[in-house]
Amino acid sequence: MTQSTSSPEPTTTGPRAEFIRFDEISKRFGDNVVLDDLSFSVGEGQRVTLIGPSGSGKTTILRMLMTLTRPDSGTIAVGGEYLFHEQRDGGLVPASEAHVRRVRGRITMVFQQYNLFPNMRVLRNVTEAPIHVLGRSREQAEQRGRELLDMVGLGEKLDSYPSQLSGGQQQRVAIARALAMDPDVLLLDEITSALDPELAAEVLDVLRDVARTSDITMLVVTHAMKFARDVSDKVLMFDGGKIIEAKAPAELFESPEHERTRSFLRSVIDEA
Ligand SMILES: Nc1ncnc2c1ncn2[C@@H]1O[C@H](COP(=O)(O)OP(=O)(O)OP(=O)(O)O)[C@@H](O)[C@H]1O
Repeated sequence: MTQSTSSPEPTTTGPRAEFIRFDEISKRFGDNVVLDDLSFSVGEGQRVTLIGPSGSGKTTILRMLMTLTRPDSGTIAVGGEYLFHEQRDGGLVPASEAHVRRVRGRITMVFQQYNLFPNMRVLRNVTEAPIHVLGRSREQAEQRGRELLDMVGLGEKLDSYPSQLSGGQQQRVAIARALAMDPDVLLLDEITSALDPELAAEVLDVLRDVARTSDITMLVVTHAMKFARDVSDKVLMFDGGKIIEAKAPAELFESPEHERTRSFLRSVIDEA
């Protein structure tokens, strides 16, 4: 990422009820306007599901929190600290590199394609980053790694290589690996889309447990509507660069306001 010498210092932006804030965020790729002056917030510990048709910008939102994609304009803050900040003259500057690294260190993401290290055994996949990024001792990291792998039902697979596991098992390792970083924010991007329904259900059950037993703030992009209904505090419906509905799941699923939401919900085949 390009850094600016005029980066703002960490700034308090409001109460924890707005733990994550997107303010007037716009993003286009060429002529394709993906996000159009979009604002929303997520409270600390809230579980928020992003739904909407393909290409409506859901992944782009998660990638912005990972600082993998930069907005064209607007402000993003996490825990009262800026990731991107729009100055009064309209120029967008990221906060200082050290600041961004600190905020980013509180966020982890699980992707559709697991992205495990193929040449490392399961336990090492989970302990590698805590040791090398967080500076944990090998003993500490392995103890926590074992606990997490037990939690995701893979306590017997510590010495396996990823290729020896099913897709659902690999995704559960990826979840354990993300949790091993002790994140404040967990981002999940269509993590069951590549799995058969039975394996997807196992992964979603693990996430239900995570949601029930932790206070991690979660942003979830999924087409698994039953799961969204079970775990979400709020569902955001994306369409045409905007959030067209933002409601508690029961309300959104039972009485969607917009025809676009109704037709989207009709088009989704539920997984689990
Ligand atoms: N690096 C890029 N370069 C050009 N276009 C991009 C890039 N990244 C995303 N896009 C486009 O931005 C739009 C939004 O993509 P995004 O992945 O955020 O949508 P989505 O809602 O997550 O869709 P899906 O459900 O299909 O994953 C799409 O039209 C996509 O092709």
